[in-house]
Amino acid sequence: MTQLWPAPVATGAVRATVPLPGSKSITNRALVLAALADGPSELRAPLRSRDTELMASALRSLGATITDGPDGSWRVIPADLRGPAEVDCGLAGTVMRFVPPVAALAVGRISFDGDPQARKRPLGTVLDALRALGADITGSSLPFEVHGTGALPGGVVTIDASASSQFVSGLLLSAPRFEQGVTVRHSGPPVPSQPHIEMTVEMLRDAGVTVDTSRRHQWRVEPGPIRALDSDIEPDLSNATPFLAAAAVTGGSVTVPGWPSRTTQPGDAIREILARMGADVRLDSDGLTVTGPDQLEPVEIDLRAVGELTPTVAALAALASGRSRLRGIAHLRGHETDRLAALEAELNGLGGQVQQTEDGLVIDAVPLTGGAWHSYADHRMATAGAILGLEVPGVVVEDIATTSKTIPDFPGMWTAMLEETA
Ligand SMILES: O=C(O)C1=C[C@@H](OP(=O)(O)O)[C@@H](O)[C@H](O)C1
Ligand SMILES: C=C(OP(=O)(O)O)C(=O)O
Repeated sequence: MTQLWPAPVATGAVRATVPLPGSKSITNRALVLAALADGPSELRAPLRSRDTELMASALRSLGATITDGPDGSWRVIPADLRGPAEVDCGLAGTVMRFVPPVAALAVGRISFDGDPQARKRPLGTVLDALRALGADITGSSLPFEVHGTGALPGGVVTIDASASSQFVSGLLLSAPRFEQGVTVRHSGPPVPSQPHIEMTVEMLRDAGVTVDTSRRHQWRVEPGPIRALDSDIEPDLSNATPFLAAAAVTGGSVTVPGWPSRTTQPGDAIREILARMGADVRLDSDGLTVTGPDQLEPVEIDLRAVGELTPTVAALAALASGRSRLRGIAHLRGHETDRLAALEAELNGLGGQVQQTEDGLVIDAVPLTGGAWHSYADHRMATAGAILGLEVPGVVVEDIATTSKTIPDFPGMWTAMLEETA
């Protein structure tokens, strides 16, 4: 039975320091690069959650050895890639888009499947691109099969990556191991989540790979060795946003230690968003501290580059004053669930006034009432419900456990934050 979680109400201003586990996006890139590298890698402070455990299992099933090191670190020893193997993608975009190119480098038959909702997520572009680069793949969405021969010619491919930046990232991450590397050209409406592509490029370069990004809408990865990694994974800044939001909506103060002064994580954009909504935002040696105002202001903002922050921003907007407009996020219809429809339905279910537009949401902040908040198997829908519940008595979040996709113990962390306040 799905767990019903009465979201705790804040009895006053939330005041806490909240350390966050590692970044999902960095951890899963690091695992892929380490599995393809020229020697054993050490990943310290990786995220250990459903998405990253699925990535580790997928790479293990293809031959890599991934073992526990001290303090939750991971040691990765690459090996010749081979099937047969069965890859469970769960609902992880990074697994379903980053692992097929790795599988195309293996010998044997590798079958992929995932959660029911994962079968609806856009994927055909990656599989078509891999076919164009020489791979033998049957299917165009989950479930599908890769028939690997142990090598991939690679070369030039043009794709429409407007549905997901992960199409580009997935091809680039394995490309040093393609015989001719890869040149990926994008043709179509704008690519979302640009910082995530910059993260991919930066991590490849850090591993000694040559990447040319000098032409607009084009990425060139030269073939060559991937240097083994010895990395400290940054905390997950997108997962930090519900905790920072707790300070913002209650007029409290929350510090996230270890906030990097420079990062490719899109979650860093929360600093500007919260400042625009009237919060005081300070980044110093203690970390990032957000102090909420008496009343949050509405915001008009293009979130295309940082779409995964939308559920948090929508919750903030619903608790602000006046009308907020969130745009540039049509691609969220292909995320864990159709996030625009889900946010519209759930906020309106609490008495809100929210309307979907072609590429976003218009949110009028009105008094909300308690009620059921459905998660749609979406970790960020669940955490958005928790934010609202701080200020709206009687919000009951269905399936809070779905947060384990990217946070091992969200309910425990949320309760600890509120207990520290008391
Ligand atoms: O590469 C990544 O790690 C991610 C890219 C983004 O995907 P989209 O470009 O599909 O939005 C983001 O939303 C997702 O949470 C993680
Ligand atoms: C879109 C997201 O995840 P995924 O990596 O599964 O695409 C997300 O975490 O908001």
